Amino acid sequence: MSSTPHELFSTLSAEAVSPAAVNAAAARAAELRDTLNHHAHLYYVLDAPALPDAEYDKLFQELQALEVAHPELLTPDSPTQRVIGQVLDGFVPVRHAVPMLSIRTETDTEASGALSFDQRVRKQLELDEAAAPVEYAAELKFDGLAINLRYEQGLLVQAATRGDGETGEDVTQNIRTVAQIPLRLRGITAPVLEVRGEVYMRRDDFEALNERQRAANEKTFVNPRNTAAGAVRQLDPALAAQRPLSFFAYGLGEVQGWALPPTHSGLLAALAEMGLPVCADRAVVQGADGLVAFHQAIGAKRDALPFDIDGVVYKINSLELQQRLGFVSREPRWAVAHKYPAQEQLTRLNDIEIQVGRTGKLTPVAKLEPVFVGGTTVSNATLHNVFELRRKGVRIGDQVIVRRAGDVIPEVVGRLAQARASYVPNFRMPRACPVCGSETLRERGGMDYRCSGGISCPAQRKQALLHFASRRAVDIEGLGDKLVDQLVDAGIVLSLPGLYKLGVAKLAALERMAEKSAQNIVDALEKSKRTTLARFLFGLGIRQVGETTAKDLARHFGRIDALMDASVEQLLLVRDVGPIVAQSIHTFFAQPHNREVVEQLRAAGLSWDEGEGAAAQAGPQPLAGKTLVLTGTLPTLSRDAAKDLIEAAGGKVSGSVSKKTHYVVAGEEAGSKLDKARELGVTVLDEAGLQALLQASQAGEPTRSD
Ligand SMILES: NC(=O)c1ccc[n+]([C@@H]2O[C@H](COP(=O)([O-])OP(=O)(O)OC[C@H]3O[C@@H](n4cnc5c(N)ncnc54)[C@H](O)[C@@H]3O)[C@@H](O)[C@H]2O)c1
Ligand SMILES: [Zn+2]
Repeated sequence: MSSTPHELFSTLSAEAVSPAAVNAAAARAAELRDTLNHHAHLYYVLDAPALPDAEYDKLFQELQALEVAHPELLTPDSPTQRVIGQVLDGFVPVRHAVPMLSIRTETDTEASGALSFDQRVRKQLELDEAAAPVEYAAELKFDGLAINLRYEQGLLVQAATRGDGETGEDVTQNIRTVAQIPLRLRGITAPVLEVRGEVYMRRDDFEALNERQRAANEKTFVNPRNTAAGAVRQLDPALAAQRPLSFFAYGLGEVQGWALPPTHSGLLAALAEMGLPVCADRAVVQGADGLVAFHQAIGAKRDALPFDIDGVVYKINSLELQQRLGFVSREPRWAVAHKYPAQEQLTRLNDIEIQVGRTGKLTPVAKLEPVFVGGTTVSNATLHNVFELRRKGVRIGDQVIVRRAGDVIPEVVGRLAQARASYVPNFRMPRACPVCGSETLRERGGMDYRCSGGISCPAQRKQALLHFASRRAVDIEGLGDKLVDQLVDAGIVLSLPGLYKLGVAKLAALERMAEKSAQNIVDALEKSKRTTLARFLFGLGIRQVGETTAKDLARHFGRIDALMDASVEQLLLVRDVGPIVAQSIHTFFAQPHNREVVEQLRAAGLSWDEGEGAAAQAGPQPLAGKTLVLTGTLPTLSRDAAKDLIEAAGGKVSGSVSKKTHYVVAGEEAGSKLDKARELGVTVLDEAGLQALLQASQAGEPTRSD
């Protein structure tokens, strides 16, 4: 059978390449290059990405795959071939003595990412099966911004961004505000030592920054990476200084007059010696197995890290071998980044529901098309408050970006900028609580709406019970939302003490509750009775009192009665308790029904060890808020001893007398301070008078007030 050339061509093309397919590939490659360049500009130059990284990476890999299949489509300006970035107007360009490159990424989050890197390395080093495993330095891939720090004679003379890898931006002024970056290296006088590392923002610093933004009804930041990058590339160093930034060193640029250690791990140790922050989560491992183990170990603790990472980095440990392998276009051959599941993903916002919290706060919650993000499947995410929701312009039906990093609850950080098919109205807060129908109110100037129903609102009651029963409070095992729903809906439990009236019979009468499970709950209730004061206080759900504050309160007061009777002033003496927290605690215990709850719980058998708290041990601190001035020589007490006693009683010792001075304690040869005190009519005491004041305080008597 003969075939025409045309037929031959088309049969072949089924396997190989038809002109149409080549054209389609070329068009797609061009489209991808455009899209990637656009998003890279938003990301690297403007620090304002419009796509989650995972989406960008997908497109990037699609282009890479096309270029591998059709090498003729590869252009030198393809984003796969160069480091993207450029110098922003307003910054002085800095030419890097040694280019700042990218790192090849293994997106396969399974072990195979490590295996294929090791295989490549062994092939490039021409190692056969029998050869010993390659030694690697494994470290974290910090999600921040690469910085080159140039030290001359040990002094920081310049800091620059990566830019396009060849030329970056001079950001020395901003970098000088990063407290962790030493302005002078310890023990280094080399003419030139360029240190490379990542400037990043810790998660807690980022959350606190956003809390402040939210409280001020200002725009919140999307993620720590972009916030850090934006702060470093901020033209006003004063603004940059307000953003708390951190730093980790991980490599070198140009070096003159300093002998390199033989290994990367040795280099990191040397950098740490110089006073540079180097992350402790690093290891030297042997071969692919070592890499896999490191990847898994870090993956398991990723959520608990105080900062975002998007993967780990493997580097050949020997610097000599690194040199032998060298570079390809935009990346070294001796290093690879092995990623973890992305912490930001795109999904659809299906609906917005209102959740009523323990304190009645109404939170808009995003109901999402389930999406795998930060290592778990997420279908709910917080939208914080209606003002923030409006500012982000998020509406039902939108493609939204969901972020889940660490233990922070997943949140919707923004929407994908794209036209809506049809008009969708803005979300409004309901006028009535969706659970109890009570009116919803917003505190003046506040961002939050609250249900005004108080504990008559079943939602608040349920949350209060769940909170009390939670693991970090009194820990009632098995008392979960389903059971609490049943108990509250059936009107069986109306308040915390009501829990302890539950018996097996009552519980077993509930739907889907076997006798055995009922007994387990009763046992758990019994067990929860023996608790600690801190857990009990935390469990009460006093507004503003988290676990840490509860512990501080327990330590300070020792006994619950002392706490319940404490004045705002006394509460203010507790470590880290400010006016808002103190007021909230005081208001809580000023309400008879809250005291009643405490009494009933005690009557039900809840108990904990009580002791004299730090406050009692140090005296009841009745000199709180009092300013004293010491002058002259006291008969028995040294100046320091007197000061210690006064401070232990909560007083303050000042160096000069003013109208604000409460007492002047005068001894022999008292000078002008005594005259001044008389002039101003300030009470003057001798040592005996001071002792009496301190003693009176210890007996718990109120001090004279002036
Ligand atoms: N969302 C978007 O629109 C968008 C656009 C462009 C790029 N991106 C993201 O940017 C990333 C690609 O960036 P890239 O190619 O510039 O580089 P990269 O971030 O993948 O890798 C190189 C960088 O890693 C950093 N790094 C962190 N820890 C390190 C360590 N221990 N050792 C060495 N380097 C370390 C350095 O800053 C270095 O510049 C991808 O995650 C991509 O998703 C996103
Ligand atoms: Zn309500």
